[in-house]
Amino acid sequence: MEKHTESIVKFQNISKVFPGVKALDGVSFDIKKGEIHALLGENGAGKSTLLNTLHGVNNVYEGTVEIKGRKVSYKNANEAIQDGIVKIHQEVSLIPELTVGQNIALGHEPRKGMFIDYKKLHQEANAILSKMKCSFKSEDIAGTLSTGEMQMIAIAKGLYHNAQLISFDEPTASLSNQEVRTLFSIINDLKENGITILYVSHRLDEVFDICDRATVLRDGKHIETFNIKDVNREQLIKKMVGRDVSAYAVRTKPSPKTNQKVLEVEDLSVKGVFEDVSFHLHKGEILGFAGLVGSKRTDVVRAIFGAEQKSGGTVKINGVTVNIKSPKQGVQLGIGLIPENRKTQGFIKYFDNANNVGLTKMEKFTKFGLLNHTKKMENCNYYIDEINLKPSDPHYMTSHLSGGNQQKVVIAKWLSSDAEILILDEPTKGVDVGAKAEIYRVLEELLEKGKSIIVVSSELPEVLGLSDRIIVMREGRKVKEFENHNLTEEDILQYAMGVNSDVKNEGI
Ligand SMILES: Nc1ncnc2c1ncn2[C@@H]1O[C@H](COP(=O)(O)OP(=O)(O)OP(=O)(O)O)[C@@H](O)[C@H]1O
Repeated sequence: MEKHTESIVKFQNISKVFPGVKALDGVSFDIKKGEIHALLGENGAGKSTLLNTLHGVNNVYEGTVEIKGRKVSYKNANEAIQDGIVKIHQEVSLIPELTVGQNIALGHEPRKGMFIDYKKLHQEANAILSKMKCSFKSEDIAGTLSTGEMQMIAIAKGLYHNAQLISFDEPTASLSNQEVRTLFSIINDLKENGITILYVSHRLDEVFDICDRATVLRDGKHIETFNIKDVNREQLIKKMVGRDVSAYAVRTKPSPKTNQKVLEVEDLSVKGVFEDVSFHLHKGEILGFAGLVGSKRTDVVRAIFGAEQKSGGTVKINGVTVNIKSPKQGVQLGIGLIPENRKTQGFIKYFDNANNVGLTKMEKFTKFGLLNHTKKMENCNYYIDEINLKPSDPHYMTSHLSGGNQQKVVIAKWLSSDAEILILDEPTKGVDVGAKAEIYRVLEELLEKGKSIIVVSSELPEVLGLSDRIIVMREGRKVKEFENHNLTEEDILQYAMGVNSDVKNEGI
């Protein structure tokens, strides 16, 4: 039989309604056996809801799902796994104290009489790990491995259950470049072995690198399913967003950068994490922080904000030395930190959008102990428009929004604050191309209003496109500071990877 002609999954007329939102609206398309199929769309387009439908997490929906020609209605994820339909979660949850093999076989261990047959368990797990060319062994303790390696365990677990289709939801978000390369080579091997891959990502380069076909969803509707090689980047984005959007970070206005130093950091250290980091931030500029995963960029900005305790060095705000010991003090001194991990650090689960967006301003909205609701709503509505939140309802619970829209709420919360210095850690991680462009425009507006911004980002085109100056970190040290004139990704990578260094004794 010709490759890629037989369907493994057939979605027919799938609809799913949440209160006030039609998350999926009559979606029909096929996934072919042995292909790498991308599922694309803006934040809130319905991608996760469709994955949940396939994997038995969402079991109340209209329409039918067929697996290998048989209509299925899984009651839970386990039933899907028994059928070889496996999802690799963004945050892989393993039991860190157990061995890799125990995690892989968990709940399905081979037995010898009453007892678990550990010899067989490790043999079987090691056979899968070596097929995947993993450098760790079944006998290793899972908790000692890196994020990328943990993802490998999750894949191995899928293969242990004879996976025939594996879904990935933004799998590269927390991986180093090397880990991404390893993951792609494993995904390609899986495909060679006839395993089907469903791949959700906002990183379009990856989609062009590894996917065969793609399906675009927009507002819960199926827009098109096509061969990746038949479209270019601009065409793909237009299908996703429904309009022309620049996929690249670009400044559209001249920089309002001044010579006034709003933040001066000298020899800042957090013992055992990073050492002697010095830099300053001018009023009206964007200062970019680049570096590979593990370069400790996030720790530096957290220490400035008071979320990590410094062990040495000084921080000055507008020329005055400050000793920030807690995020609360950081906020009081005019710093806002939009964290990378927005789900756990960014918003209050039981609040709606209006309350979450207004969090940093509640004191301002309150007079004599009474909250001014009109002001709170005006504030929220302004930012909902500005960041194009979907659904654009201030009373919608933030925890019910799609992942990307939750991030927009957290960003809006800080944009609406009075912070003079805004620090954004991976501001567009998990955010779709349309929303990225909107966030970049908001940043420019903030500069015009006299704010100063630090952007920490793993996406080099983003750091290069946005920053006036760029600091490169490597292994807990600042290794280079660039004026951003005609810089290339290679210039930055040379320092980030340690090919070049302005610091002699680097690494701590
Ligand atoms: N549990 C829920 N309760 C209410 N609404 C929900 C729930 N889950 C999803 N939705 C809504 O369904 C729509 C589709 O969300 P979904 O998470 O499927 O989007 P997505 O394409 O995966 O987005 P992202 O790229 O941001 O992860 C959104 O409008 C979202 O707010």
